[in-house]
Amino acid sequence: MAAETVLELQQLTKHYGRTKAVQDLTLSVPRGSVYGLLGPNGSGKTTTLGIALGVLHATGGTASWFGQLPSASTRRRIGALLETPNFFPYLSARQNLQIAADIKQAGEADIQAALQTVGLANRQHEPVRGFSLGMKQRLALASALLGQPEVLVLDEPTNGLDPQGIADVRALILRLAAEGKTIILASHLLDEVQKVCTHVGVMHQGQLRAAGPVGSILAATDRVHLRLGAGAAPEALAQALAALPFVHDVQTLPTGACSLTLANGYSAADLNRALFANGLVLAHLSTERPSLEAEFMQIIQNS
Ligand SMILES: Nc1ncnc2c1ncn2[C@@H]1O[C@H](COP(=O)(O)OP(=O)(O)OP(=O)(O)O)[C@@H](O)[C@H]1O
Repeated sequence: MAAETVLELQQLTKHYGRTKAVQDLTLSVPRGSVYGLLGPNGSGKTTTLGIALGVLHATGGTASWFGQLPSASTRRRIGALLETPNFFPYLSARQNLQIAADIKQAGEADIQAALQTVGLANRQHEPVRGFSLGMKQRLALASALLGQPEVLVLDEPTNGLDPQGIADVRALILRLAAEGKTIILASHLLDEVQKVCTHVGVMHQGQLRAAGPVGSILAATDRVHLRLGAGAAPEALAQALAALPFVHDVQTLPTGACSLTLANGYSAADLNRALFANGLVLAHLSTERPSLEAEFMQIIQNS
């Protein structure tokens, strides 16, 4: 049975005048996943999250949560952090959370649990004005956690943080995910999505270009480079490669050197053995792993 779907976006479209911020976007977020919306600035991530959360109206399409149309009861199950809230600087972390808790009708125990979760319990009585940006972001996460939502929606949760702040927030996201929360986050950082997300939707110019488990979308495939020894006929190599079922995407340079990819489970040694069995001796054989950035650019350019 397919995993339960927490959020389903169907043909979502949002136009701002002539700007098509989001176009015909369909995706579903499985329960328990950390779903990363990945894309460069302006690709439509914030708009998508805003529509999903009901703070923006779609030009077309629908967003449904837990298999239902958005309502007060579905909203209570979602904690969101679209931008860092403006805390009152002279109030303590706890007093700031108390204000948010009053709005959400969350109790004392909830405030304490949220402070514990984000690692601010021992600083809760200090005024927020002395907090680092990273601590303020963790406090913002604590605020989103009030009411114990099943789902957290976070827009660029590590933006502007220093390396320690980034590490803290990422560790916190992983911990919350391990506790069973579904987390949906927007990020322009490939590295971030790779480190914390189980699923990714790649956005570009308002469109979803690829979506699925991170490993299947952003799995860099080794590229194999090879060259025959002097005197060998390049046509023989091309013929031999064409006949090998585990060889894909062969590119030949005018110099006779080739590059290609191998099917899963095959190595450069298998290729070397197969070519040698065809009487072809290589003068050069190397493998290169393209960066995930290259892979990401490829997804964007292919579409
Ligand atoms: N209120 C608005 N009025 C007009 N255009 C808007 C508005 N909000 C967003 N846009 C445009 O919609 C497009 C998508 O913006 P959006 O903020 O959703 O992208 P993003 O991927 O979240 O980027 P960023 O990370 O920079 O916020 C952009 O071209 C942006 O300029």
